[in-house]
Amino acid sequence: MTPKKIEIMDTTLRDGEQTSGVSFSASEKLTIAKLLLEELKVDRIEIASARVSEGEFQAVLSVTNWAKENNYLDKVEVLTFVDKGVSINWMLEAGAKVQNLLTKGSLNHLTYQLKKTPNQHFTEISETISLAKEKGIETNIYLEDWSNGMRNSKDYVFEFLAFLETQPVKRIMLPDTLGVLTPNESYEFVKEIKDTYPNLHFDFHAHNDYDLGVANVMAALNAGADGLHLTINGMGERAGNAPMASTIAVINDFMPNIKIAVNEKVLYTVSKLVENFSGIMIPANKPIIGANVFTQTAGIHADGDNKKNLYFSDLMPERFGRTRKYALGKASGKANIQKNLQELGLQLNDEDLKKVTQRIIELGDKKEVVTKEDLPYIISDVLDSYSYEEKVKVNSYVLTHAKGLKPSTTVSISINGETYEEISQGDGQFDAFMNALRSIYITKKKVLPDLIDYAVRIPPGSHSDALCETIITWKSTEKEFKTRGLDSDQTVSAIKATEKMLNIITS
Ligand SMILES: CC(=O)SCCNC(=O)CCNC(=O)[C@H](O)C(C)(C)COP(=O)(O)OP(=O)(O)OC[C@H]1O[C@@H](n2cnc3c(N)ncnc32)[C@H](O)[C@@H]1OP(=O)(O)O
Repeated sequence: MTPKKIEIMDTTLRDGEQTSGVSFSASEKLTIAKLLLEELKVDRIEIASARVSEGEFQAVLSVTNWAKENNYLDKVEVLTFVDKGVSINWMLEAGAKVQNLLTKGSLNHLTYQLKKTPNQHFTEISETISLAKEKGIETNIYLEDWSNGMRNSKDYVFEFLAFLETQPVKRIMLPDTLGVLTPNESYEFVKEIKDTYPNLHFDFHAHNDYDLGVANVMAALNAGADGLHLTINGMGERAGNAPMASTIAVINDFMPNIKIAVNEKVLYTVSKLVENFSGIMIPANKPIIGANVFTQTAGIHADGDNKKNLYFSDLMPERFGRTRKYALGKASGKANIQKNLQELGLQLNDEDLKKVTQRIIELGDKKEVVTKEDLPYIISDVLDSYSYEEKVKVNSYVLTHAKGLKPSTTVSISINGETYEEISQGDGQFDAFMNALRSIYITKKKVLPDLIDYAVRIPPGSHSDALCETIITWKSTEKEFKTRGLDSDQTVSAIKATEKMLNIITS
């Protein structure tokens, strides 16, 4: 059977913008509109509700100006109201050519919100459609609250459809306005309508109030829906709409009878752009586009992938312009680390690999986030620590830093098994720590080497919670040498580097 081509209408810029707290600027709307039509290749976009504001008018104007020059005008839609042509004039002035006329799809909404009878409503709709036609505007019709209409006033819905069949309407849009449908109902309702009007075009518009958006979309497609309304990142009023990314993956992987034009490869790019412009962060576990969804954490999974990609599925990250990652933390085994080493082009022998694995597990236990970029630092720190015998140990210390007071420290260290304690002050916390050590070593008639360089760096791309490497260059009468320390706290990493220096100079 030849697959059926269905239309994907993106409504991020209209329904998606109804996410509480979101307002796109004109230039943001234009940037998103271009990406949706040119790169993601959705069939149509809905970019605004008419009459909203001057800013919205300017945003529509900027999109329609661009769309006109690039032959996309028939793909750019504006939601309008049954308001004696006020919305039509608004969208005409803003250069739009397709109206999505919002009408009442349930008797409840018609009776209690518009306070009209069906005949009054149909007459006004007919007048609005005629006016639009006169002005060269194409009409699609939303049957708002259609899902409840099918449950509670089915006769009204079918009376409405019989009326619409006589009208110059291109598409009829069936919204589950409150996201209350189950997949079974979505299938039954769409099937009943499509069986009655096989030649009319029906879009299905899902909301995600029960997290059933994608499931309902699948059911509606199986029942014969001709188009879908989706939003990037599932944005939209309340719990949002059916999300673009997972819906597209579901169609491509599970519905061979359905054909779509959307380009999976740019889904992630578009999602990140919308995240950025909207300020609504994508949850880390959001399918396809979340930060963690292609990251294997468990050592056993990494091991299986090392042996035969046993934990792969059809949902390959490369399809969406992403890559698989192997997390480093307390659930890591050698396999996770090997996967990350491979990416960095590094190799370790079995013994060193075990030591590095152990250190990463320890860091994970301390809730520290370890990234691939941290690995070279951890490796050099771990392997460095094993190159000398531990004769000096920093047992404990208190460092104080208070505004207006000199930093001070209390330090306890063991040298060859004997414990020493000292209190000291300094120009900074580390200086106070070093002064305490100097006092301890004076009692042993030993002078500590001079600190001649102190360098701090964090792995590339890290943030303030990153591991921090401190490399200190020391100079004694006999030699100049470097030691390094690694920790998420800068002073602690310097103290670790100092502890190594003490071990090197202590015989
Ligand atoms: C499918 C959906 O998500 S629906 C969302 C549609 N988009 C929006 O609502 C966002 C943009 N809306 C707005 O900017 C404003 O609500 C406006 C400009 C449309 C109207 O603003 P106001 O005149 O201040 O009215 P208000 O918002 O208080 O109430 C809505 C009015 O629209 C009427 N209305 C509701 N549905 C429709 C409809 N399909 N067609 C025409 N009027 C409608 C209501 O009956 C009410 O009219 P009333 O004040 O005479 O009782």
